[in-house]
Amino acid sequence: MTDSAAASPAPPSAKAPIGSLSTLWPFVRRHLGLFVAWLVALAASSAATLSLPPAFKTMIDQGFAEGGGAIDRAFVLLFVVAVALALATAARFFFVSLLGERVVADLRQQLYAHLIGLDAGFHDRSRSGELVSRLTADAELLRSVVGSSMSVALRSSVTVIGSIGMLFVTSPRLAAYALVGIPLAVLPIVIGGRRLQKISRASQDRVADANALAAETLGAVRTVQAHAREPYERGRFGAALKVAVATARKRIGAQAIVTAVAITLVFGAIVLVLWSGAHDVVGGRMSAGTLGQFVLYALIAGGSVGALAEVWNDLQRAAGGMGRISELLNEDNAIAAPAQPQALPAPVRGELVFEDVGFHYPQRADLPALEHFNLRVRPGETVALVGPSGAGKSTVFSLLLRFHDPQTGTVRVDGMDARLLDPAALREAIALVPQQPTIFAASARDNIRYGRLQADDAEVETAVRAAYAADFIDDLPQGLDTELGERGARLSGGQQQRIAIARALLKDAPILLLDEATSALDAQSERAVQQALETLMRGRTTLVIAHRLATVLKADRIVVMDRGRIVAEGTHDELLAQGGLYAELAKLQFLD
Ligand SMILES: Nc1ncnc2c1ncn2[C@@H]1O[C@H](COP(=O)(O)OP(=O)(O)OP(=O)(O)O)[C@@H](O)[C@H]1O
Repeated sequence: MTDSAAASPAPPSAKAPIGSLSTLWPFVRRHLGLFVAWLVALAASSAATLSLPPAFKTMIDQGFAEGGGAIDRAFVLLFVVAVALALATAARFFFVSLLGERVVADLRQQLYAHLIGLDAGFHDRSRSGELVSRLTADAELLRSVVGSSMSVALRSSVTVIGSIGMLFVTSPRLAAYALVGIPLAVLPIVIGGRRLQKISRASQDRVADANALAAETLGAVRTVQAHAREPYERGRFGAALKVAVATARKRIGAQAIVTAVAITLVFGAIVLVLWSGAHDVVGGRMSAGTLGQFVLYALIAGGSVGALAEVWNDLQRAAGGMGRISELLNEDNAIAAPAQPQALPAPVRGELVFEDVGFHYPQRADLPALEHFNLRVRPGETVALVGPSGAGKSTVFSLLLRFHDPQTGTVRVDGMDARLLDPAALREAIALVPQQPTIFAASARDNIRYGRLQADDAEVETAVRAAYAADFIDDLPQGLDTELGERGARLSGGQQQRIAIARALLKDAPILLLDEATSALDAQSERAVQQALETLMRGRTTLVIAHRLATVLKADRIVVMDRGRIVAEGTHDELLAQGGLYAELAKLQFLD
């Protein structure tokens, strides 16, 4: 295992040989028209390039010898070839650049679509900064490959092969000399390339590390500032960048050496050959034009080998990126819809049953989050879950939402095993109001409409009023159209909760999962949130992780959890009378 793999939570295990670029082909094939147009333009521009030297030879040998009209004709020919070359090159550039953009957009789209649907287990073990880096940095690398390097590689290969062929046509003896030089040049490129590939992957990993760090800390800027840890975080980011640059320096250095060696060898060989050719011309064994033509072909071949050396490295870097993107694309979704998902009854009644459920989180095999967990919630009933931190209350929600599947036992909704349902259909039947609601960087209206995208303005306004959010939303500068800023930075905790409640009201799902906020609200917000919640819970099956006495008192039943098990059940008074954990919790949490 390389040190790069050790540092990241999801080690990119497989090596990415240059062949992993072939996984790009399905994306290229979708734009076959562009691809073919590019190949045609490529053929035309290569042909034009290769026909320049003979035009040059004609100019020297015939033009200079015959003078006047012949010179004019030779120059007209040269100009026509140059114009053809220009047009073909422009067309080639156009088609292949557009192809690059389209392919990378498709790739990004597919990767994003895949990632956003992957199960909670995957997202628990990945850093979102790394995923974003796959979507941006690696995809960017591939854009440069498809949009230019791939083109340069193919064009250079064609011109190398074509010009070597023409070298033999021009002068077999000199060409044979040249052929000794070119493989000599290719060898170090291949050897250097192997090493480069390894270094390049490490270099990209280090960049991803720095990105992940920045994403995490910028995302938690309040926490950082509250601890006055800006200097510490600046230092950490600076150190991560330093490592990234040091790793990149290795790559750049290696690449520079490979390029220098390649060019020296190729042009060294050409100079030697020319020296021999010059003697042939002086000795009258070859015309000056033929030597000119040979020189041009040799320059074209040499230049193309140099270009190949450079893009070969780019291709290697991109292969590393594509390798990692492929790994992500091949990541299986642990929570997928069965081939023939069963449908929930319409309308959903909202009966929830946990049958002897046992569950541990993937990374915590030793620690059961739920054990022999049995719970039946009748349609329309409100059940409060209480228990100490880590008792498994949130886990109950995760299993209902099918973020995870239990290892033993069954979760049923309206009598149906949750595993037999399409997760999307199941989640449509559930509204979740989390402790810390997510507020997107969008308008208040769009944030609320996230609950049901088709809802019209009147429905949004009804939900806003029912969630007791109208007063503060009216006070915002543009009312419902006010941009809320990333993660709702411009709203108080109680206001964010009411936005989330309005969202859930709009969703109007038969089952409600409510994770009551623990953070203390001022009395006025508290009352508004409480009233909003009462509206929301009416007529729905509600499971609430309760932290407030008011909520517990209103519940039909209280379930006391500890270490993944249910330890007591009943009403507030019954449980208080029993003493035990509930009485303790009540004393600590509610009664003061
Ligand atoms: N994503 C996760 N990966 C691994 N372990 C987890 C994960 N989420 C929770 N756990 C563990 O599972 C157990 C139950 O956690 P859970 O979040 O369900 O408790 P809780 O009762 O909701 O606690 P709290 O009131 O503090 O939110 C805990 O021991 C916790 O450490």
